[in-house]
Amino acid sequence: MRIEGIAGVLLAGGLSRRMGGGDKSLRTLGGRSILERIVATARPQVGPLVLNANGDPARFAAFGLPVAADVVEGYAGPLAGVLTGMEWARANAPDCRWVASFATDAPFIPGDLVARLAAAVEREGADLACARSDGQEHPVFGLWRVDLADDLRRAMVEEDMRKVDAWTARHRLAIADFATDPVDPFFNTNRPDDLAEAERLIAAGLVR
Ligand SMILES: Nc1nc2c(ncn2[C@@H]2O[C@H](COP(=O)(O)OP(=O)(O)OP(=O)(O)O)[C@@H](O)[C@H]2O)c(=O)[nH]1
Repeated sequence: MRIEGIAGVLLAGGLSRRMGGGDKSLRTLGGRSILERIVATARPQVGPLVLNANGDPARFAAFGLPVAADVVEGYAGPLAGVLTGMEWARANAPDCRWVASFATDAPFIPGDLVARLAAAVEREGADLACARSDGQEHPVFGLWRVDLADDLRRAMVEEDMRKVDAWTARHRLAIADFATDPVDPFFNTNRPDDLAEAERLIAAGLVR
């Protein structure tokens, strides 16, 4: 699978309640925002890249990325962001048959994430792939077929589907396993304590 055939969607549409509100992706970590870190790692891995966020897009202007609000209303969770990415790719990146999703609260994601998701899909002839570390699946870091957008929209609108797992359970899912030594690359910052832990990992030289 060629990189030009894969669009990317950065999921930043959540409410960050556990972080105390605002955008947790814009919190500073080691001198730059978490989102800046993720854009730097994600950017080279995909073709066209869109930021999925709700509310005033001006707060993300510095990134110079297109911003797409959730296409289903009511903060329907990360699955709404995946659907938004699929529909954005279909409208704006017609050469992309796949879209890779990145949650924007994991500052240390792997540089070979998309390549390994794509390899897993090809190896297993799957409809989608997601990352796994330490036995735990991370469907917010996934690779999704754009041509399933209408099916996903139907499931969200008509069946009120909200859980990413409910969608992955319906399809042939391939898994890409990632090592957690010295740090789980999908370590995510949900709470202020997680941010403090991430600062500690950087200060200890375990991650950059
Ligand atoms: N597009 C979109 N993305 C979401 C939504 N809810 C969560 N996300 C994203 O999914 C990823 C994981 O989010 P969570 O930590 O589960 O949710 P959150 O709303 O950001 O945080 P909490 O309110 O503390 O649960 C993050 O990148 C969020 O921005 C949503 O309703 N729409």
